[in-house]
Amino acid sequence: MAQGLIEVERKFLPGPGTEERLQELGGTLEHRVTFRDTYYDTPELSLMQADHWLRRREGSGWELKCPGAAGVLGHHTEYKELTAEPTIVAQLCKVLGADGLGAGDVAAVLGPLGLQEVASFVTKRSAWKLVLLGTDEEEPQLRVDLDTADFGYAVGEVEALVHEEAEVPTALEKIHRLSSMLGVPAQETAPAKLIVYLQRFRPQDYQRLLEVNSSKQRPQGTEDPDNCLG
Ligand SMILES: Cc1ncc(C[n+]2csc(CCOP(=O)(O)OP(=O)(O)OP(=O)(O)O)c2C)c(N)n1
Ligand SMILES: [Mg+2]
Repeated sequence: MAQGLIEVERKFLPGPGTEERLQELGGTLEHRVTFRDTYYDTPELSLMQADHWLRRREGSGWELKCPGAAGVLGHHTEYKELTAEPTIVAQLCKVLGADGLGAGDVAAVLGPLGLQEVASFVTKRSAWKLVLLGTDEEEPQLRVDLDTADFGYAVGEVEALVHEEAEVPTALEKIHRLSSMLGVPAQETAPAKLIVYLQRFRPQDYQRLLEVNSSKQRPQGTEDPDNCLG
């Protein structure tokens, strides 16, 4: 994703007919891809507790998701994704309250910042793009990713990338419209792969995140504690 774009997305649980439905709606399969994500954090999960998500993605490099204006809001999330290593290092130092580490490689600051691997899994993804009928723009506005993680969890996401906050409401409207056309129940949310990974394989870390999350205001529609971390 290009630096500085805002990623607005909504996750859902895909069914056996989801790909067929995407084709009926005029969606095109861009590619199928397999990649490994490895997430890093401090032993106390300081980044995740601050809603920052650092990973190395096979084939793409380092990525840091930081909350956008809304962060997690109701059934959707809004994140900025940083991919330039000096920008990632600067943001990590800011969030973790560290000074004087320069602006070099992410790998070089992992040790000094106390960051270590907390999760690693492989995802098989089919990536679709779709132009919603009834909209003027020529550009494909929406992407749908259908993911299956190697630990047996499948999740989909409808996503739009926008340049500024002012574009978010329109993007959201499109996301909700397409979700509904895909048959996603209005109230449905689905947890992120990483959250399900932590729940299954690092239950104490998962519990720690839940506690932090429930002490913050819980967004509308996420009353189920299993869902509140997305
Ligand atoms: C409802 C909700 N959603 C997400 C979060 C935050 N969150 C949890 S794990 C997490 C990091 C992983 O993000 P995700 O979109 O699941 O990754 P993926 O789809 O593999 O990568 P992409 O190719 O889309 O960049 C976030 C931001 C939250 N707290 N609540
Ligand atoms: Mg995503």
